[in-house]
Amino acid sequence: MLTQEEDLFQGGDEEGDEGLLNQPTLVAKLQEAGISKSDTDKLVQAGMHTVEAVAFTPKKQLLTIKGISEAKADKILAEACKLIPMGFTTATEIHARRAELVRISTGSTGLDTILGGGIETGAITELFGAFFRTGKSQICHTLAVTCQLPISMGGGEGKCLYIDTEGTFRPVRMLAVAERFGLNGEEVLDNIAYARAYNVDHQLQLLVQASAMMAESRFSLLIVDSCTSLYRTDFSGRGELSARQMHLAKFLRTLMRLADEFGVAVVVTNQVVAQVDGGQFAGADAKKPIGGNIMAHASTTRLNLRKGRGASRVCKIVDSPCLPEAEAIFAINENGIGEPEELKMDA
Ligand SMILES: Nc1ncnc2c1ncn2[C@@H]1O[C@H](COP(=O)(O)OP(=O)(O)OP(=O)(O)O)[C@@H](O)[C@H]1O
Repeated sequence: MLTQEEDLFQGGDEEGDEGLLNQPTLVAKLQEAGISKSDTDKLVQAGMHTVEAVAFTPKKQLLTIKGISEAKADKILAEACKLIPMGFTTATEIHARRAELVRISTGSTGLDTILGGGIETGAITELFGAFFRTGKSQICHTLAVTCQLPISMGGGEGKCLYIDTEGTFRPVRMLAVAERFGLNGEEVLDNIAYARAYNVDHQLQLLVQASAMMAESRFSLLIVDSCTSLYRTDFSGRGELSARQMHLAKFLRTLMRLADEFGVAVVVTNQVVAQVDGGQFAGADAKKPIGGNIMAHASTTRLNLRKGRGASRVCKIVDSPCLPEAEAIFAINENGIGEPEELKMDA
């Protein structure tokens, strides 16, 4: 059995993989640059736990914090920007960084292959399907375990944060996946922070807590299953469409920020609904994922899931900045996402 070091997720001191893991800088670091403790405390209270968070924040937002004057905001931003590189760099540098990007295995070789190795860290991946039971939640359950594996085994060497809006979280499924990978089931469950979200404001508020937790120890994955279901229930009709989209945009912006700040992979699930106007034109796609353009733009990679032959499922990449529109067949097995029987027999 693989033993996990107690402090595996506590920092980036381990040699070798240091460059691969994105280690955020805690906001207290700004004190070394002459920012007072009382001011860094104010930043933390405002939800900014890392220097990255401060550097990414527009000045006008800093000015909304009680006790932060214009002069202080300028100094804080100037010092934060000295610590966090935010200017131009070369394509060579970006190319080298992307070659080292950590990807988290889905448990299925076929799926990992079309994804270029697995779910990308530092980005948002959306799983959606037009039918029920296509495996969205099951993929999330498997990833919550594989993200804890060492990088050399297709993991992200970090904990998982799981936000559940539909009450479908089942730790027993994770125990089965842990056993498959030779991990200690109890430790695996201890490394999954779970919260049930009850409304859209609560769902957004949980991300503030998530940010504080990610500043404390190393997380490699954040799951929101489902990202949009509460938006369907908390907003109704066309009259509320604009308010719904604005709230969803804020939620997705915060997710993107966490992905950038902490280098975590963000996985969100989504449903597909009939479009009100979808059937009007011949050939129009009458069913679309919820969230419209806002969801489409926020997700770096979009994966469409459907049922295949027998118990198998098919995943199609429908939108990605650099992956082709490929398809892979996978199965939902007792021990998580894996290969379908027919493919195992062919091998
Ligand atoms: N222990 C298990 N072994 C094998 N298959 C399982 C197991 N548990 C659940 N499944 C299968 O997983 C499927 C459900 O997948 P999942 O819950 O991920 O779907 P979903 O896409 O999230 O669905 P929905 O949109 O309805 O929420 C079911 O077909 C079920 O048979």
